[in-house]
Amino acid sequence: MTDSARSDCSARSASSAAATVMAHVQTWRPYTLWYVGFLGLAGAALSDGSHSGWRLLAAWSTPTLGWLGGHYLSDYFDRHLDGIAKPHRPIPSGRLPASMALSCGVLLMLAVAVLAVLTGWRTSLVAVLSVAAVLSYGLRLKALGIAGNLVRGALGALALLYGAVIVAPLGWTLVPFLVAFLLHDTASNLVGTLRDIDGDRAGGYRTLPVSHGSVVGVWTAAGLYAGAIAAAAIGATVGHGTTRLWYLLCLAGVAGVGLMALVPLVTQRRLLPVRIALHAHEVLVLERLALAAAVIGLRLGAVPALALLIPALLLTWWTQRRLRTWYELGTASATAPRPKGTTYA
Ligand SMILES: CC(C)=CCC/C(C)=C/CC/C(C)=C/COP(=O)(O)OP(=O)(O)O
Repeated sequence: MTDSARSDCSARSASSAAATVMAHVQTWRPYTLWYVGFLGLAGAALSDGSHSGWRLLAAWSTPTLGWLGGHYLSDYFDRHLDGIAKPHRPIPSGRLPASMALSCGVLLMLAVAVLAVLTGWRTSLVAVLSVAAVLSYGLRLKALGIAGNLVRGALGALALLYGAVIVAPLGWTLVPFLVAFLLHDTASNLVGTLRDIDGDRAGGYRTLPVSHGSVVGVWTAAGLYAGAIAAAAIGATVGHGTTRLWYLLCLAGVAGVGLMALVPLVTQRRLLPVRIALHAHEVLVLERLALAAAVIGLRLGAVPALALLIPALLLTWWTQRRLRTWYELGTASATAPRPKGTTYA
């Protein structure tokens, strides 16, 4: 082999290795990755017990591994739908073999199982429920309207519960927060389906907006969101003094940002442009980090909560800008209006 053929060959293998790494990073969705670990930490913070470093590490890392595994499996289950609606994604574009996505998903779920067993029977039980929820969401319920949104919402509550039971057995103080994150994540997941109406319909998915229209989808998401904020406000009763003040101020800010996401959806609910729906979800992805950090701060103080929140917000904002629009919409213009005369009401 000549020198130039050899250098061509090594340049090609370096670029194919970079493409493989990129395909994995895209599958991880770095812009939504941090939230679930925050939920585990929030659960741990809410429990009365020892907040030792290793417990907090386990409360953060196990749900995060479950989240990564859930996305590999979800993309594996969705590979045929994505082949129609999002052919640029790693599996349908051939950059990530489907068998590799399945293996990574299974391995990450095994890692969740090992960590859960090591931390006790309560965490094992929550992990079993979580894996069952990920599988039922990805295999069936995601395509079946509000049931899928509710299971995704339940996964948020399970991540909180997982962190809580690492520290101590269940306490009643957790209840308003479980309800808040169940409703919140159901709402944000439903907003996610508002940006995918055409693709979901083409793939035969009967999401709530596909079956009942965007107007019903928008109002249902807004109602669930209002319920989430109300439940989170009730949760303020578990705090005291300055941490309660921190929490209530954060919650007011979170609700304001939530309104910024939802108002454009409400005003344009009949002829909902894809870009507006995607933007609403992008805002909620930032907002939910602040909601989880508010809960962490309610029990552990504002300083650790801000030390986690600020880098996570910056990373989320940056990765959303760099990766998200392309990942969700491909090369199609994100600003394209719906075809003339099409409404989803
Ligand atoms: C051990 C333990 C508690 C694990 C739980 C991990 C967890 C919450 C996994 C969910 C993964 C998943 C497929 C999310 C889909 O969200 P999406 O991409 O549809 O978007 P969304 O975030 O807006 O709903």
